[in-house]
Amino acid sequence: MSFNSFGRVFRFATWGESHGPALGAVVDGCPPRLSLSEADIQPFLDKRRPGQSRHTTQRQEPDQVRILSGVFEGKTTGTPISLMIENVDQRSKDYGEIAQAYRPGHADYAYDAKYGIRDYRGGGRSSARETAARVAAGAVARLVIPEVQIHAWVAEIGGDAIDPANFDLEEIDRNPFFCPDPAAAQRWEAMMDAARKAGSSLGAVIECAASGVPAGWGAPVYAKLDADLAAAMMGINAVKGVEIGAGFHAARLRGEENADAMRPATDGSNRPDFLSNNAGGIAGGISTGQPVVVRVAFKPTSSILTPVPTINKAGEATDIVTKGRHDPCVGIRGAPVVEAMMALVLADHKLLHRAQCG
Ligand SMILES: Cc1cc2nc3c(=O)[nH]c(=O)nc-3n(C[C@H](O)[C@H](O)[C@H](O)COP(=O)(O)O)c2cc1C
Ligand SMILES: C=C(O[C@@H]1CC(C(=O)O)=C[C@@H](OP(=O)(O)O)[C@H]1O)C(=O)O
Repeated sequence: MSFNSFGRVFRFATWGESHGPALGAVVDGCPPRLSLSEADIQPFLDKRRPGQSRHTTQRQEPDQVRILSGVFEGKTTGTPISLMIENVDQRSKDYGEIAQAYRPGHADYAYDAKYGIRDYRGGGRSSARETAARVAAGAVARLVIPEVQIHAWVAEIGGDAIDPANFDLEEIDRNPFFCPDPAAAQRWEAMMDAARKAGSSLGAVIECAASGVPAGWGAPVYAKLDADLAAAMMGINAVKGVEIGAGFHAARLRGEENADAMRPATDGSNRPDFLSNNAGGIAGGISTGQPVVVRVAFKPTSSILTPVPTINKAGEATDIVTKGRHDPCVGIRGAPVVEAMMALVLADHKLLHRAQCG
């Protein structure tokens, strides 16, 4: 595996910076003869695209994808699939203040400490603009796992959680928050407006469920499905926590409460009916056939208008006020990225399983 790639069989790497001419992904290991065109990818990019509501960054990027290789006459060829998205709204003059001083919470200081050179026009390589390329790669991954349905939604903003009693999956596409609870979406509107007005930002929790995953994907050590999912989700910008199934709550349960009790299937199959899903669909690193469920915590945006104490490149004390175009709650646009990472990991594990077990 290189510094810059992810996956074992279904692999992808991304390239490009937030303020360069373009960015993209190379997907390798995709099986041949799958139907693929830009139209299969674009709807997922349209969901993640910036500038679609006042609750996201105002940077206007059409995020139109082009397939440059790996497809012939509408079918994958089994060779590397190269995907490119042009940057059209860079406006680097917006970023004067971060050229000299480091934004606490963002990658600026650590990036400079590592490389000694930093593209300060926006976040450069550490900007979550890179997640557009992941979403494009994730759309290709979905073709490999047609039996799986993946949905992610915003479950919590600024500590205010959805009410499971109001959960309606169809609501997700009806509001700018990808929120399945219309009452919560209404509350969040006011919370987001207040945070933005105060020059501040809010964190969020995204939940993602993949149903249709058969029992058997994953491995008991190293290629554990839960370990790969955790790495995939932690690799998304601004993610500070990942839970599988009951997650941290499992530590508060007793053995008999946490165990997902089994009964013979009522549908006559030899698969069990599970009476709960605290495991989040994964036991011993291997899928159980239950929905794979992940919760992902996104921190609040670090680029804010509220002054924050920091240092400049010379090591002197200063305060930074970050102008430019920023997401007041990065978690909102994290939902399509979480879905993409789920698809990429599951596609990889399906192919790994097929390689070993047929
Ligand atoms: C979809 C998305 C959009 C983001 N937009 C912003 C943004 O506008 N401003 C910002 O400071 N951080 C934003 N972030 C978070 C930064 O990219 C992230 O904090 C930074 O790369 C440092 O990495 P870390 O938070 O994982 O340590 C965004 C993250 C995601 C997933
Ligand atoms: C452009 C996008 O989001 C960007 C993510 C981001 C960050 O720091 O992560 C900071 C802002 O842009 P810049 O890189 O210019 O500072 C956001 O606008 C996008 O997601 O397409």
